[in-house]
Amino acid sequence: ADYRWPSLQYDALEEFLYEGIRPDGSSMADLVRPCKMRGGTNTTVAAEWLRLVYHDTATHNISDGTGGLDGSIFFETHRAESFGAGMNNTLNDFSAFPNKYVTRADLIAVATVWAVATCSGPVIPIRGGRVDAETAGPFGVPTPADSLESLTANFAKQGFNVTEMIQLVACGHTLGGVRSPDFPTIVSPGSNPSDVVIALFDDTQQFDHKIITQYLDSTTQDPLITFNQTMASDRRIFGSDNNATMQSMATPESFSSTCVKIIDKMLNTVPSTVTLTDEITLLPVKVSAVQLTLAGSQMQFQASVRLIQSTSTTSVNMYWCDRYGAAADCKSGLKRFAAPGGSSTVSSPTSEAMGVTLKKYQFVVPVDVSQSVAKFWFVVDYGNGTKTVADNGGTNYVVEQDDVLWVPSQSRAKSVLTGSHGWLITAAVKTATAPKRVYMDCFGRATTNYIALNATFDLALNSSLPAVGGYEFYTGTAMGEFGQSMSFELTSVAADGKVAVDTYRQAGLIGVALAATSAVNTTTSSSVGGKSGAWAVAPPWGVLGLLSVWTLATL
Ligand code: HEM
Repeated sequence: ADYRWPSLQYDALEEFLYEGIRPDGSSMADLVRPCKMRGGTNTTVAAEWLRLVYHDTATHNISDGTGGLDGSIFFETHRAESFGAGMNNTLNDFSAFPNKYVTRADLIAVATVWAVATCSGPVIPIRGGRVDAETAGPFGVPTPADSLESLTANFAKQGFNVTEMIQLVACGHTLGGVRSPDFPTIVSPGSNPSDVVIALFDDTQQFDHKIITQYLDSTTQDPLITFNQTMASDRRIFGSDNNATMQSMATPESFSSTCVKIIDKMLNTVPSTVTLTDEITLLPVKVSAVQLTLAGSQMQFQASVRLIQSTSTTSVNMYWCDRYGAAADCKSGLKRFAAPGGSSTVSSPTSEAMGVTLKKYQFVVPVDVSQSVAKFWFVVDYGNGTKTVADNGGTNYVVEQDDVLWVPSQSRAKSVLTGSHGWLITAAVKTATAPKRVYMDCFGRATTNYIALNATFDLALNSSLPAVGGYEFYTGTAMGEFGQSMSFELTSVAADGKVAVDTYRQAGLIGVALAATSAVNTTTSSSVGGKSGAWAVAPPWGVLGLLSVWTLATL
């Protein structure tokens, strides 16, 4: 409820959940939507993803608080209880997307929410903060040959009673099916042994209640009911309370609401040492990709703002205060502003299922080094007479410092240069601070061995890049397989010991084309925001002020 930018973990989780992309534009959401079939099979990518999340969760032990949704599945797909091409396809889908603030375990949870939503299912709420295991966990995923007693005891160990066991299996087995190469004693291979035969659990690929109604009216084709009675775990589970739970889920509405609750519970089944975040809800105004930098011979400021489109005529301008000089912090009432240089629509299965259209506006503006930028905000015009100021709840979006600045245009993926892994990173540091050390703390989670990589590297003065406007350039190499979603913090320590940090920079932004540079205008109007000082008290619009995260000032 108290969101303020920047909230790094929340920002990253929210961006991933609702936009589904990495900074370099690769989309994990596109791998699964629209309820996409897995190439060469008659099952969906969504089904493969949904099976994987359960196999990660199923090792939870409610009595000692160990196991659960912790990404340990990445180390377990060679096990008989978790094998199958679908599992390895899924790990391939996921491996390049986790980042510092979206762990592999959180990513599995987001993927589950998308898998359900993109196959016409409901929107499942989600929290973040899951912590990644770095080794395999205990064995114990239930298998089709287990007796009802063993299945019931296993689900009880995971924290699910009999009713919940029936609900969870039914909500899982509405997607996908059983494959001949994985379970030849359940599904016979075709005449050509290399053909993969997949016997679907129900006759649709949608996340729907057919798994229930076809079971109740005895038209079910679920191979774990009909094919091999030793391996008929769904038959044993679904019938274990005389069909009471199955009957209670027989309408689209009851199926949907039951699955929301039980999948939410599965996603929150985490080791007891983990504290989950608040639910990740859609921010009405989302600021991202903020970077003060040097480009060519001048200072440049970049920022993006994402808005929920409520009218087709929405337009937005970015405003800012200088950092230095006569108009520092807008003291003289002078604000600068610019229109966006580009915009794009972003979406994920979650935002699509919510029916919202999200548009991201990108600003790239030249800045005089002697003025720099202190803080910025946005004025949104919905084109229907309503204008609002989006100013981070009255505090504005503050640019913390300009002593050390990342320079993406002078940074490269190291493979481009030498064929080896890593990133070449350049920073601009104010010459007047006479830095005694410039270094970067790098973090990568999208590594090939699934172990997060954390390392510090020094940057050295790069005399091949001529000084610009009182800044000198420092370059260093992050050596190691940090992966596409490497992030880093740049620190410079001045001669007097003062420390400046350019926080949470994402290497994936290197080489990404920026929007066109916009013309800069000035105004002294008092009706465009940018008042000095923060709101001392909560804004007066009650519930709206609590729900939203920005100041809604109708002008
Ligand atoms: C008693 C517990 C369970 C047993 C014995 C079981 C067994 C199986 C088996 C044998 C398959 C076929 C896999 C293959 O051929 O590669 C399968 C597929 C699947 N399972 Fe389960 N399952 C159980 C619980 C769950 C739960 C709780 C969920 C999710 C909430 C789930 C989701 C899925 C999905 C979506 C598929 C289809 C995968 C695809 O089409 O690629 N299962 N299950």
